[in-house]
Order: sequence, then C-alpha cells, then structure tokens
Amino acid sequence: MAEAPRKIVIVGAGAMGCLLAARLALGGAQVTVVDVDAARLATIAREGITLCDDTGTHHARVAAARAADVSGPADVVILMTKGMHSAAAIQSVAHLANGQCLALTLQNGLGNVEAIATVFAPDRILWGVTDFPADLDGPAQVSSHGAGHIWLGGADPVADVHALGVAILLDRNGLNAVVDPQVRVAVWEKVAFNAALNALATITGKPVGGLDCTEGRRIALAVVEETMATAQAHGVPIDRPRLLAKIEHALAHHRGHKPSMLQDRLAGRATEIESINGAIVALADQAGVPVPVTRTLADLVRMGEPRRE
Ligand SMILES: NC(=O)C1=CN([C@@H]2O[C@H](COP(=O)(O)OP(=O)(O)OC[C@H]3O[C@@H](n4cnc5c(N)ncnc54)[C@H](OP(=O)(O)O)[C@@H]3O)[C@@H](O)[C@H]2O)C=CC1
Ligand SMILES: CC(C)(CO)C(=O)C(=O)O
Repeated sequence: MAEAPRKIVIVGAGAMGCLLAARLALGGAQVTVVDVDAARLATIAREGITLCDDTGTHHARVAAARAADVSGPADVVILMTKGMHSAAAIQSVAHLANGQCLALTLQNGLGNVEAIATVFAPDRILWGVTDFPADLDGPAQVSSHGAGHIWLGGADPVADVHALGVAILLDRNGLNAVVDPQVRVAVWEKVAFNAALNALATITGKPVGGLDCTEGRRIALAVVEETMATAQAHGVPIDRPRLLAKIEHALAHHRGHKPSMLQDRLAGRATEIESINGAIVALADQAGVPVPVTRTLADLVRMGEPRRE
C-alpha cells in the first residue's frame, strides 16, 4: 500500500488507543474507537478526546462505538487492548476483516499476532512497538510527555508491502513511525524492556524514575541478559547496546511515567504479566534457558494479581 490509509478503527480506547486516536484524528483521518466500557464510549462520542502533550492541550473529534455497531469497510484496525483481552477484542471486529483491511498491533508482550491471525489473513497483519508513554487522566483524557517512536513491519514477510503506507499515516501525525525490517527483533527488545521495567515498577510501586538506582539497574540488567539468551535460543538476535540505550532513554526521559502494568495494578486490574515475563519464562523453559530473575519477577507480580473467583 503506497498511499496512506484514512479510515481507522482502534480497538481498545484506553491510554494508548486514545493517544493514537487523537493524533490520527487531529491529522484528518476518520477514526472510530471501540471499547467494552460503554461509559467511556459515550464520553468520547460526546466530548471527543483531550490530549495533553509537550506541545499543549488538543481536542480531537473521534467517533466511538461498540464493536458490533462499527460497519466497514475500514482501511486499518489497530488493536490496542491489553494482551489478555486481545483474543476477545479481535474477534469482536471480525466482521471488518475482509477485503483490503489491515490489522496492526503495537501492544506490548508476545501472543497478540497469534490472536489477530485467528481473524485476519497473514498478508494483512502488521506488528510493531512503541515507546510513547500514555496515561489516562479521565475517561476521554490522555497525556503523553517526552519523545516517542513507532517501529512496525509485516508479522509475516508477505505483509511487508503494506507497512510503509501505515508508517506514513502514523508518522505524518506526529507519531515518529518507521518501517523496521527487523521488527521481530524490535518486538523482542520491547518485551525485554517491559519484563525489566514494567514488572519492577509494579512490584515496587515506583514510576520509571524510581527504578534508576543501583538495585533497580542490577535487576533490570539481569532480566535483559536472560531475555537475550531466550531470544537467541529462538533465533532472535537482540541488539544489546540498542536495548540498553532504550532503557537509559526511559530512565532519563520517562521518569514520572507509571508503566502500563503499574497503572493496572494501582487500578486493581489484572496485568499483562503472562504475555510479558510469563511468555519469556515459557519460551525459556522450552529452550532450556535458565531465567531465575525473570521468573521471580513474574511470580511476585502474580502474587499481587486480583483473585480469580
Ligand atoms: N500506556 C502506555 O504508556 C503504553 C502501553 N503499551 C501497550 O499498549 C497496550 C494498551 O495499553 P493501554 O492503552 O495502557 O491499556 P488500557 O488498559 O489503558 O486500555 C485498554 C482498553 O481496552 C479495553 N478493552 C478490554 N477488553 C476489550 C475488548 N474485548 N474490546 C475492546 N476494548 C477492550 C479496556 O477496557 P477495560 O479497562 O474495561 O478492561 C481499556 O479501555 C498494552 O499492550 C500496553 O502494554 C505500549 C506502550 C506504552
Ligand atoms: C511507556 C513504556 C515504553 C514504558 O514503560 C511502556 O511500554 C509501558 O508503559 O508499558
């Protein structure tokens, strides 16, 4: 797809979904957000989304609807729920998965592409990562401070041809997007980053800047080494200096940000621990790679999860 798509459906109108929706709508795209929270949808439909970023406060008009009420055709469906909701969320928009519609996930963790692939054909699925921080300040109010980027590509090489058009769409709306020919590596690097910082922030209750101490750095580095060994065993060559530079960037520039996993913990919601640390541990066990620190962080986060009745 050489031309940038314009009709966008964002599934999951939380912090990241609202950030993407506001930026795209402010740039002139037709954006509809979908969520399971009827009250949030009603607020967005009535008031639009308010975005506070380093350039000021912006109000974006965005359509909002329940999944079943969204009619196609759409150019792109962007999945932005938490990982444990991916399967249900993508099934809810299965009626849009026809014709030329693409699906993109910028979610953290592993397993989201597999959920999308139950609905979209392999040549329509894009994946990627973002280091934009986003915090919900109200049902339709999001803030994002500090620099951020998006890296994306085809989840399967047959989808690579569509990556440029979507990257152009995101990039021209201030979302600093590029096509990454090594997007699988980027996704794994982000998983390592989140396994270190998000889990540690959730356990300690500290925002990113609170992890910038000898102990925080020692634990984060151990998780990085373990995830690198796991990735290597699965044929994914993580770039160590680049990953460490991303962690340093977050420690320096996202100091006040509460990682999304900590936001979930503070709100009493389940976290993405299974698709981040849990997924690394499962893949490490398959390959016989020891990951004691990552496993311990996973167990500590699990101990704080809301009880399943
Ligand atoms: N926030 C951040 O700074 C960043 C987040 N990410 C990643 O982006 C993804 C989204 O995170 P974030 O925006 O923080 O998450 P949020 O929890 O803020 O938003 C997710 C939204 O999806 C909704 N949802 C749940 N199930 C469904 C469903 N079946 N259909 C439609 N909507 C549903 C949730 O509703 P309810 O609350 O009722 O469950 C919620 O409104 C995650 O993978 C996260 O790790 C990546 C980079 C930065
Ligand atoms: C914003 C960022 C990159 C840092 O923690 C993130 O991925 C998250 O909050 O989940």
